[in-house]
Amino acid sequence: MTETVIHADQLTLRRDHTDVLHNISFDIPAGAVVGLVGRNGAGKSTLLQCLAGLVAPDGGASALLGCPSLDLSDSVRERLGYVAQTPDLFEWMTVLEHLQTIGRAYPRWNEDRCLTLALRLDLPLSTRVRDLSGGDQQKLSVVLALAHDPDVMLFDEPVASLDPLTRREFMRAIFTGEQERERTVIISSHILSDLERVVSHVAFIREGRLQLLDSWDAMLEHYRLAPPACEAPAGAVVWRGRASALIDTRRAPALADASRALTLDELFVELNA
Ligand SMILES: Nc1ncnc2c1ncn2[C@@H]1O[C@H](COP(=O)(O)OP(=O)(O)OP(=O)(O)O)[C@@H](O)[C@H]1O
Repeated sequence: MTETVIHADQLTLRRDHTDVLHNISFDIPAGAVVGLVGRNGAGKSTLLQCLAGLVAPDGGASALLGCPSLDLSDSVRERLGYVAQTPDLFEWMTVLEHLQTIGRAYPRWNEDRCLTLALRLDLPLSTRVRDLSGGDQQKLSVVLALAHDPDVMLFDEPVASLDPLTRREFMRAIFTGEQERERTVIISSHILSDLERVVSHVAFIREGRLQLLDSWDAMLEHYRLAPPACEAPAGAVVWRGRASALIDTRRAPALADASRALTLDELFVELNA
């Protein structure tokens, strides 16, 4: 049986009388790379913060590597890489000083890997952090999260402020390590094309609710848009929009031919219509 590495059980979080997260449950197996997709304000950052143990939910619980998120052991922390949407960095240090300072806190820190990554992403090592561009600060936070070779990675829109060439290099840097470790990753993004070729699964979130979590291949092969007049069996409807229903044809094989296949972009639009 595949080990569950990231577990969420009915995670619920309320702010200002509104559910920012609503009953979110899933099990992410070892080695899965999950793209977490949703519109602005859907709850992606909050979900990742709950999983990393940085925010306490109002209901439910989560765990990383079998350890409760709110009580992560040192050994699990050492195996976790988290990149926040807004990096929290030591602005007065140079990039190199910053890397060395954080490196001293991690037994598994790999100096060579760290410097190789920094050079690969064109990070200026002798520049003070406060003088870096927003994109370079984001790159630094990514190198900081990767240099101890984590087994679990939670990345909150790590490529949002990177230019397209750097985004591609960054994705390669994350997903093609020199050692083939089995990493379990959740990476949030608005940009589906950034996730293409690197994720094994996609999770769609809307208004704090998990709409769909399945493998990339299943998304493309099995999720179809049912025609308006079509009577889909209730168990096959995964999302009902204003004018259409999204169905899982594994639960309604008879509709496989009558319904239309969707690209991931179309799926995103349907789920957010
Ligand atoms: N501390 C807070 N107090 C009140 N509302 C909050 C708080 N934190 C988050 N929210 C609200 O929760 C919702 C989800 O926010 P979150 O940052 O998790 O979304 P997101 O999907 O990461 O968005 P984006 O793509 O814009 O980064 C938003 O409506 C936000 O305004």
